[in-house]
Amino acid sequence: MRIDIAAVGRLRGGAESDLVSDYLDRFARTGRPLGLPAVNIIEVEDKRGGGMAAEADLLARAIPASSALIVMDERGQQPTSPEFATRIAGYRDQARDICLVIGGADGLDPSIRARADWQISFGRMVWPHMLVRVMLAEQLYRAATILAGSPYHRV
Ligand SMILES: C[S@@+](CC[C@H](N)C(=O)[O-])C[C@H]1O[C@@H](n2cnc3c(N)ncnc32)[C@H](O)[C@@H]1O
Repeated sequence: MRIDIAAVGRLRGGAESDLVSDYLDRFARTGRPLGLPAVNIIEVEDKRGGGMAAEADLLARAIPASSALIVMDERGQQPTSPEFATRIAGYRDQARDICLVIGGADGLDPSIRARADWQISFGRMVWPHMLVRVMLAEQLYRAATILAGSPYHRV
């Protein structure tokens, strides 16, 4: 199994970058005994001002063809953390690769959203894409702790 986060924009250090690294390190440590691989981050950036269409083109080339496509979008489903964990475990059990996609400031092109196997929302409010990266890294770590039966997720 392979887990990628494909994101528009580059995190060049700073608070969000530190948090993403910390949660993904924790995910790697907790997930390893569960058969979950470390998360690979793929960043794409369009420097020519081509907007969502150009970003969609870059994302389409970066997303591994065989991966289940999980798109982060405020219009998506709102799973609980245990439901998210169960779904991640299901992909692992099917030996299915997954790619979680986060859009840029303008959002994700409809062509990417249309291809998604699952669209996940962190609520109907719009969050900055760098914070969504932090929140997604935390939810992956939380999912690993739920699957491991550790007390981090207390509800
Ligand atoms: C600043 S938002 C873009 C908002 C844009 N107006 C739109 O219509 O998508 C950047 C990215 O962060 C993610 N995002 C923002 N808010 C989100 C939420 N509530 N749930 C899930 N993902 C979110 C999405 O991947 C989005 O493409």
